[in-house]
Amino acid sequence: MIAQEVVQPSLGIVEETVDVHLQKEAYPMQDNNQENRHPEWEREQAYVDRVVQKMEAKLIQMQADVSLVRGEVVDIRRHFWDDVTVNVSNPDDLVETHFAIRQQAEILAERERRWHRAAEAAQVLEKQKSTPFFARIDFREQGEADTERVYIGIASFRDEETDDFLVYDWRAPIASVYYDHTPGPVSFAAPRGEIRGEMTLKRQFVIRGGNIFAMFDAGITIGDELLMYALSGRADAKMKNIVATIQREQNRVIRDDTSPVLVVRGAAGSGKTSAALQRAAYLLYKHRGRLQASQMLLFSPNPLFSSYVANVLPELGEQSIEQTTFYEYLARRLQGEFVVEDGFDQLERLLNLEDGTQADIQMFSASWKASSAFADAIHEYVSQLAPSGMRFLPIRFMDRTIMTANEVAAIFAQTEAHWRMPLRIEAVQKELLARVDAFAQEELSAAWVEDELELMSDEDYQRVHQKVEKRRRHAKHLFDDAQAERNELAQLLLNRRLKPVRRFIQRLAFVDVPAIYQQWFEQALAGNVPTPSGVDINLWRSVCANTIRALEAQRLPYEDATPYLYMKELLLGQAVNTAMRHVFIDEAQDYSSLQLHVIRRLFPRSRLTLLGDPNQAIYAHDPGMAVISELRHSFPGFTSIELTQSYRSTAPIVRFTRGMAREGAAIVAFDREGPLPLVQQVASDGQVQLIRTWIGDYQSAGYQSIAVICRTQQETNRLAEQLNRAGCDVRCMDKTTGTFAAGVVAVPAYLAKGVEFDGVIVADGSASAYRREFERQLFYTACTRAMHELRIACVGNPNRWIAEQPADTYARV
Ligand SMILES: Nc1ncnc2c1ncn2[C@@H]1O[C@H](COP(=O)(O)OP(=O)(O)OP(=O)(O)O)[C@@H](O)[C@H]1O
Repeated sequence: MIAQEVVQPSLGIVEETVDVHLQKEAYPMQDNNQENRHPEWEREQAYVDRVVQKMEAKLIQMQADVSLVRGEVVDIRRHFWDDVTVNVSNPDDLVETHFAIRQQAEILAERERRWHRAAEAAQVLEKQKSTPFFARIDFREQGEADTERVYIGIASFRDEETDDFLVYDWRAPIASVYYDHTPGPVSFAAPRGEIRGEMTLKRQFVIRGGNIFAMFDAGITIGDELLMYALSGRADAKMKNIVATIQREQNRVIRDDTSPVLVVRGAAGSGKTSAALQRAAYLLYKHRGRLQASQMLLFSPNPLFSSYVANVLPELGEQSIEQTTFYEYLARRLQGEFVVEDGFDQLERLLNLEDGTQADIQMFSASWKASSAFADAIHEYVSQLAPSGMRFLPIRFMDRTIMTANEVAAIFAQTEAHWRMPLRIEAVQKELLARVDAFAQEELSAAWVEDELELMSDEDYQRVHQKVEKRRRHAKHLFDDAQAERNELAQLLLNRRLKPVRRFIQRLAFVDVPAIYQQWFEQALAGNVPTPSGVDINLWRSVCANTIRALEAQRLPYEDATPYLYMKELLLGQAVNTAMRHVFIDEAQDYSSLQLHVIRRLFPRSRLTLLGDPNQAIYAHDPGMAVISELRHSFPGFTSIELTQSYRSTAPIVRFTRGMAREGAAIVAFDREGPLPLVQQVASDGQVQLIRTWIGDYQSAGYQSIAVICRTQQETNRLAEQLNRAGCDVRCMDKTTGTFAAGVVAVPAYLAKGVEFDGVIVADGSASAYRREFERQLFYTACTRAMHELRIACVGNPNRWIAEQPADTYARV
């Protein structure tokens, strides 16, 4: 399958704009001087030309297919009703009409899907035409005489005349040789088993607009030039794919296809999110036909991040996978029961607390309620709840109580005590529904029913009349039509009126879960629950009293939402999603162990990929990921991969920030130089001016995305307003901001999670702003968002995590 070397004339493809400045910096040896060029440049360019020409031809064909299918879609839409005979005069015709419409709608949907698929495939090829491939390896299989030349790109491309692969998909088995090895003896896993051989050449290309800009041979150039090129570029409003430069450890993450739980711990900027997305693309490719994008779910930290990463998969020719946030899940499950605080409001609340008793109470509450000790306490509580501790609500119907709470409790008390709680509740539910049915029978002749029958519509009468008519035709005995119609009508009316009651019972809303949760805190306040060891009794009582107050006001603080949901599921049964096959949790360090446990239970048939960095844990509780890692023995096939190389930031930024991270010495900086981080002390009334100047410096340096990162949303709003008043054009971001844009943004550190900027300015990194341990991680997160340059303004003395850094890792003014 060696690609043929037919030289074709260039097709004069439109050139993309390329950052020439960067180009020269990155490749001083690759200017227009022919002598400096790689000796095989011409030959490779001829191959590019040939592939591009074939791609152009294919594109013409694909575009014709797209218009053909599009035409069919338009045609079906236009003549949709021509092929459907609509007849609703009797029930049989109605059913027939329904099926005819459904059939027509299915044909349309299928054609639309084909159209979208064809259009997407054409788009990918259009894009690939500009960069048909990014690498070449020459591989000789053991025992074979021929060396195969393998070009690797974002998708496979085949010569339809010869059936040869002109380009291999980066996910093809042989492509892993490129990612995992240097030239020499190599092996890779193929469907037919392990294949051994020798890689005689590993070549990388920078191709834009169908023209080779640079090419390097591993072993001849030092280091990874293509990676340097990729990392020297500017930050983007959308995350880029990294398929041309995936590193070996990242490739392990991407191609792991066996672990039920894969935990990836990695430094800031080590490519965890990138690896996760390329992994999704890899799995979709490998299991094509069996795995759909809709069976994969990514938990992301916030909507901003979701939009930031949304492009990666479509760029690789794959459908986007589902995305959600844990809060979205919580809010959906607890809808209608409470006003649920979100994680960002919790953070804002905690960050704005002055040191003192209130801060101690709220911080303890947030961290303790996320602990496994509290989860265990809830488990124990639920298992010992029955029967006296259960709380029920009465069943009410139109201002009347059909069953009192005590009557419901009495039904519960009759259920089998040794059954699991959800089974007992289900038994109560069945009994309640039966009693509602009986109640409905009794009510048939009630006076209010008689009154309301008068008010029923003509359609209702018509419906009932037809039903009775039909029944009479089949009846073998005499039939009192008038009486039958009246009964039918009354039944219809009662069913309508009782619908909310039945739904209440079906939703198991008769179990007063909020009261049961609250009861735990009431018992704790009364001293009937052991105070957590080492905790001051007054602080403990305040936590309990505050929780009771919030619940009474129907507010659920964020720290209570997961334990509450957990308890609710222990009582009422677990919601499960068995359709999902892969769940990715990015920023996994921000989840408590209970939250991770809840997700695990929710997706029992799914593999889990957890990606996180304990040093960026921004919540006031311990990162649950650490606990999961400790549980490796209880997960057969559990795999843990550590990524230590940081790619996002320049080496000086990494050298400065890694000292702030626990075990940060292990973080390896990629050898990309840049200015030293700058720390400048400033008077409080001088900060706005200083930041304004810095923004100007960054803009002059050509940075397109600049972030001013603050500790809280309050500070962000204030500073953005001051900067705008001072003449800077600053966009203020908050938790509702859904998209990224180039330019200058002001953003609280906790919302800057997972994203990056060319230049970062941290506003007020002083000791009075960042004091507590969990703020260290917030500060580290803020600083590590910078790709090329980092500056920190301090209103007062720099915080201790700056002060602890070696003096030569930053410049101080
Ligand atoms: N192999 C690679 N080739 C090119 N760029 C890479 C590679 N790995 C990572 N990067 C780049 O490094 C930056 C950081 O990557 P990513 O956001 O995936 O890291 P992360 O570990 O999720 O970061 P954080 O935890 O700080 O949010 C991105 O710009 C990404 O494109």
